[in-house]
Amino acid sequence: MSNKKVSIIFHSVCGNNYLIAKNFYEQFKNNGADVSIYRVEDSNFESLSEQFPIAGQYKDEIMNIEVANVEKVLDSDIIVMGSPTYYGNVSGAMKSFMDSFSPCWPEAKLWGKKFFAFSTSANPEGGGDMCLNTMNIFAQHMGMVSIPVPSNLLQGVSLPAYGILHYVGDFSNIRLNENIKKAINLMVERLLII
Ligand SMILES: Cc1cc2nc3c(=O)[nH]c(=O)nc-3n(C[C@H](O)[C@H](O)[C@H](O)COP(=O)(O)O)c2cc1C
Repeated sequence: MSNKKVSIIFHSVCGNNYLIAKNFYEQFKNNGADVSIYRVEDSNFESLSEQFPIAGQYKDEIMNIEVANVEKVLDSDIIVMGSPTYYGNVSGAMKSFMDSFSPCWPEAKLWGKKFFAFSTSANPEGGGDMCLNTMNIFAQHMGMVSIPVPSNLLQGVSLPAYGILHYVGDFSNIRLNENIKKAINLMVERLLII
């Protein structure tokens, strides 16, 4: 069992990053952590969801999740952050949330916290690893310690060192497979022991 305080923050329109965040949440909870899950505010949700029919599937569940702000996550031991890959980067909604940490920077209020990133992209060529790195670089600027995915996390399955990455296809409708779920479970165990 763990007494670690964990905050999971995600942006999701089509539900995939929400599902990854939810798997992280449940696994941290199973391991006894004091875990909270938050979504970031997204002014483009309605217009983006018109482009992707799948967006309706988890819309209500996503909207029922508490909106993140800096104060809510400041006392976390571990911050897990997930964004869809938009143009080889984080989404605008996640970037706005990251920018809202600016007042924390002068005093390095997040220094030494553990940080882990996850993302989804349409396919392996879509720049998901750059999206993961944008989040890791944000974490480093805040003084957090980015935790990599160990090369032997899941035998026979290759994952980027930069975080968990799931490919959702052109319609964003390919949901998490068992390997991604296993990787999340194993990563939670690693995050709680270091
Ligand atoms: C504005 C926009 C830009 C996107 N850019 C990329 C991209 O550069 N590479 C890629 O693989 N997928 C891209 N996609 C697809 C998204 O990565 C995909 O919709 C997302 O991972 C689904 O996550 P979600 O289900 O949590 O919303 C883009 C989608 C949108 C709406």
